Amino acid sequence: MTQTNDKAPMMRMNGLGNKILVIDMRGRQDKVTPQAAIRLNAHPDTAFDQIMALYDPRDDAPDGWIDILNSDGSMAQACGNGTRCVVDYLNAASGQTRFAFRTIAGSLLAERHGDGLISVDMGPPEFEWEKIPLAGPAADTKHIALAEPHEADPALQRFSAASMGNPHAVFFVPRDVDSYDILAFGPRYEHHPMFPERANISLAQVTSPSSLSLKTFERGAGLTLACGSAACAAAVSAARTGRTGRKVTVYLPAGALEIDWREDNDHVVMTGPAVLEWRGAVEPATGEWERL
Ligand SMILES: N[C@@H](CCC[C@H](N)C(=O)O)C(=O)O
Repeated sequence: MTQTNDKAPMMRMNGLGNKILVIDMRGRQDKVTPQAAIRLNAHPDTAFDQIMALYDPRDDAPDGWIDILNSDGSMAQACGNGTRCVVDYLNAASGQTRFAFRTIAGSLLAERHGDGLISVDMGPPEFEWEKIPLAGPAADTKHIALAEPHEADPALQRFSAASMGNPHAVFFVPRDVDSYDILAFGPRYEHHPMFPERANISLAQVTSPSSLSLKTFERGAGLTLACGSAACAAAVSAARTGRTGRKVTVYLPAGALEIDWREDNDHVVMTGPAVLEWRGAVEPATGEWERL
């Protein structure tokens, strides 16, 4: 199949189970539209959790500006698993190992290591209620009682809130995360009035002072197999509530992410894999696509 001139390269990638489409928009004037995202998500071969649309480098983004689109067409401020996919794509083309990108939430530094794993510096977490954001003041965002909880289980009535550029609510649960029906309450919690910009809803079970398992109902994407920024939010929430140290392994259905909340600069560094599944091309306005 031949790529037509108006289509942009599109890579189907896998960020530890997070379904990612990297669309290379460098050298173009147009944008990936929400309509294109919704059309791509409607087809089983291109259904995705996030699109990472890579635009031209600028002074403050030497390796490119990244727009992140959720599968419902909304924009996200951060996507850790998708950022690793962009790094893997660029590294395969040029051999470059260190990258500096920018998103609507700020700069993102990343590095591909010799073993193929990729680290992304997700920046410092934010815990102030206005910055997460929550709808109203919360004196202590470590422990927040959910107003009008949708579940009777006390573990599903209290959460820790954090922003990793995007909003997260982490519910620490005493049992295996798979023993909870997150699909039953995740959509309602995502849209709860306490979260004016909606929120990514995670269940976290602490399994040791240096490990936890995680399940996330993502804002704008629903239940996913992995969410890198949620892994960071869960790790910092576990550390600041005294449940773990600042370095943890976060276990997800498709593997593990290493999270290091650094003492020296307060940044959260996430390390994990990224895999290319296939290459294609897409027309960014309409979402018309082909596999190459
Ligand atoms: N899967 C991503 C997070 C994507 C963004 C999220 N759904 C949002 O809208 O905030 C990750 O790996 O971080």
